[in-house]
Amino acid sequence: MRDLKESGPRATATPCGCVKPALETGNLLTEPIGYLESCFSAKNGTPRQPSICSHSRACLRIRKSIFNNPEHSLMGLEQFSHVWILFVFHKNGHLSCKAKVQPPRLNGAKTGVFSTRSPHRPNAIGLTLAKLERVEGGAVYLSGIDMIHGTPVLDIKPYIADYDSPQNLIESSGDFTLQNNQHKLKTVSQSEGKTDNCDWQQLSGCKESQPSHCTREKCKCPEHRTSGENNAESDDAANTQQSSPEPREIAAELGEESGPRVAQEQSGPHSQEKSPSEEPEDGRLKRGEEAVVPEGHGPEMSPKAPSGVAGAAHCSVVPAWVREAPVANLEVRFTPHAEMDLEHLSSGEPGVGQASFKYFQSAEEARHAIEAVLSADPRSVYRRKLCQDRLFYFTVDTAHVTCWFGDGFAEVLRIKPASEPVQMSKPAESPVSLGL
Ligand SMILES: C[S@@+](CC[C@H](N)C(=O)[O-])C[C@H]1O[C@@H](n2cnc3c(N)ncnc32)[C@H](O)[C@@H]1O
Repeated sequence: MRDLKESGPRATATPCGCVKPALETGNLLTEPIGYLESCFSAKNGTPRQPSICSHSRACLRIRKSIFNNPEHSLMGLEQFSHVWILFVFHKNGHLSCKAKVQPPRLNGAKTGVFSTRSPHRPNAIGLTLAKLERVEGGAVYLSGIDMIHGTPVLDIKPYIADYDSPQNLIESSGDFTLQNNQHKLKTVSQSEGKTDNCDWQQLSGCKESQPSHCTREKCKCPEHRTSGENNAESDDAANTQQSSPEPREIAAELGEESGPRVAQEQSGPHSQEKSPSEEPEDGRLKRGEEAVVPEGHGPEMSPKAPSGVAGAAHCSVVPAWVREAPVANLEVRFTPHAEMDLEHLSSGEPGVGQASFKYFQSAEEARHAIEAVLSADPRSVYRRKLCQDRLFYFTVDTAHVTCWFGDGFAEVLRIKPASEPVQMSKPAESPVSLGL
């Protein structure tokens, strides 16, 4: 067998005459199928996972340079409720060569990059499961996204629970146990495939009914299991009856690496309002002391899945630090001033200098989106620990939000019209109002 490591990139000529590296070497020259128009203009304040903010919206127009008739490429896609979006973290600056990263949920501890959803990875490729709102000509309208405006998108694939969700691979009558791995795995054929509007719930919480081929007796909702639970698991029906966390609670904010970031920040007026006796570490960190993964201990401390089980078991397994992270959701408040700002912005009042929202359909939606973003605490670990009294800014849709964080809460102070319209990475492709 040829040594793959030694085979360098080879060039091949395509039918159109251009020379591209050979696919077989894995050196793929990518060409974005489109650039995302997103309600998030910058990394700051963009949710760490799509499930955090269901009201976040985006539009992707397939480029004519990819297909003469972009609408042809989207034929049939409207029959799916969710799609996988593969994209480039184009605002990373450079490709990352760090083997270990510090996901926010580990509160400063490190783990291997491939066990996280960090944007800082060797090939800077992101993967987001988005809700497909509609297809219109050569454009797809999405919600529940975590990508910024101008993100180059490489591919769209339909989400098919039967293929993409481990519990959907199980035949309910299968004679399986975790111990002997005798269970039968069976993918449902396409002819048996169905449009399942509960896919999102199945993925994120299993709050509703279990899929028919994932019986309560046999299968604990995968997202409710940790490797520790898996380790100790017997096929105990009682285990399947545990209470379900909210989808947002289990949104895995595994990504953003912590560290000093250049952020728009300044000392805030509220910094003086804090008690002088307050410890340098905020309540969040105190809570972290009680958490499953204590600070300073890597994920190596988490119980591990028995070897081979994660790959062969009927349900997916995640480490404890993902499910039981020392980072609690924050309460989100709006000052009366911020409430008024939001009202003005949504009404597009003269004098405010800006039309109302491009992506949100109402002030209520904008409010929910702001709440969702802040509730998940968008700060890096560094900011959480060392710059807690700094103001935090982010832009969502046409709203430029100023807030601050206290012990267990975030408070919105001002909401102003975003001063700069969101720029596309390619000047030729100007942002287009989504008309939602
Ligand atoms: C943690 S990543 C997760 C992305 C995707 N769901 C995944 O798992 O691959 C999401 C974060 O990436 C950052 N981000 C989004 N779009 C980006 C882009 N085009 N370039 C660089 N960073 C981006 C934002 O800060 C966002 O909070």
